[in-house]
Amino acid sequence: MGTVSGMGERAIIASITEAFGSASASEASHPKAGTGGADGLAQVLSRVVVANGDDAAVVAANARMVFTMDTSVEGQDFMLTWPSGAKTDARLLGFKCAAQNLSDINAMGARTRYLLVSLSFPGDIEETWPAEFAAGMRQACDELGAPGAELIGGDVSAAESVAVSITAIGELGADSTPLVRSAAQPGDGVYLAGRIPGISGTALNELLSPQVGGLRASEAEPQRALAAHFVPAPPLAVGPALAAREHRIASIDTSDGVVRDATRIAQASDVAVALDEAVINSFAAQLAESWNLTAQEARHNVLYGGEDFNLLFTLPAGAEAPSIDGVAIRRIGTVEQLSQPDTRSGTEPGAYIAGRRLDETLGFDHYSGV
Ligand SMILES: Nc1ncnc2c1ncn2[C@@H]1O[C@H](COP(=O)(O)OP(=O)(O)OP(=O)(O)O)[C@@H](O)[C@H]1O
Ligand SMILES: Cc1ncc(C[n+]2csc(CCOP(=O)(O)O)c2C)c(N)n1
Ligand SMILES: [Mg+2]
Repeated sequence: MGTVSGMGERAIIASITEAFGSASASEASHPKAGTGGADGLAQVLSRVVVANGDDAAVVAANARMVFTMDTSVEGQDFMLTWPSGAKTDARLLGFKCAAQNLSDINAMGARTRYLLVSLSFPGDIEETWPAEFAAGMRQACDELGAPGAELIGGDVSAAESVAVSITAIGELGADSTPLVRSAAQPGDGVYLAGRIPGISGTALNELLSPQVGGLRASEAEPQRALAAHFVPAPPLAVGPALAAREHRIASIDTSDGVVRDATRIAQASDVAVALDEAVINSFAAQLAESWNLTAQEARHNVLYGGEDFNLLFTLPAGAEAPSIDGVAIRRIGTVEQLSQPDTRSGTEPGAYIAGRRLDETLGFDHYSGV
């Protein structure tokens, strides 16, 4: 098979836009405002006026639009060939890079409508690589619940290694409130929607474990680790459903680990997030069982493993957690006031378990120096 070298930018871009295709059915076929259900499901308040292919795209909007971007760099955020020997194909990478942007839009309570993607890669990658990457992005949008997302622009450039930067633009429902990190108050319940935390981090550890003659799980099951890490399940129905509620709700997606992201809510809201030890232990037991970890490893990964892209949110006491088909939503703790004699939390905003402050620096940070 040939490489991208000699294809020319024009043909590469055409292969990307063709592979991403146009938005699939559900949302696109209900383009009028107000046609959605109570959670604003099919509500579409903006439209493309000048599509991909010109100097820039033009969108007409009659809504509050939500913007985010995320960059993934080979060696820092993924490897094409892992120390375990597993290989990341373009489709998997496209899926994950799209999913992490869809997750940030979800964490604000919005639905992703538009994507822009900047791709840099060496000339010797296969000519089908950019299109496969775009097909992975499309798959993430369709399977995770953003079927109306359109690719309105991007860029391609050559580089010695692969780097991806995606911008996602979402739309907030007409009667929705953005889900900010600073809205938590003492007494609120803390909830987690999505998979058991720690799955992605556990799979990452497997991918990063060097092959050593023996029987590593990553050798036996590289596909399992690749899927667990590269196919996250951000619960895209939950953010918009929460934002459509009357309640005061804080939310964040768990990209850097439960503790680090809970700490971000705690700091933005000036509160303590007290995690329920029994719930954390039960997550750890399930993770230990399915990934053959020690209890200690499992607990560490539940608390500090990154890139699960679950939704961590608060609800005022008495407010019922939403019930959404196919999504596990569990109460994992309580928001507490800082340094009150009747609570076991400390004086510093942060995440706590049984009165002990959890060290958020154990979560992921590109520049932590470890
Ligand atoms: N280079 C930058 N210039 C301007 N703002 C930035 C830059 N890098 C990050 N930010 C902003 O800093 C804020 C905090 O970033 P943080 O990493 O906590 O959140 P995030 O973008 O949700 O992370 P994640 O991608 O892990 O979900 C975000 O609002 C982000 O847009
Ligand atoms: C090779 C390799 N090394 C380390 C990691 C771990 N990692 C990278 S980015 C990130 C958090 C989210 O990033 P951001 O905050 O930029 O969205 C985590 C936990 C990885 N995936 N691959
Ligand atoms: Mg985020």
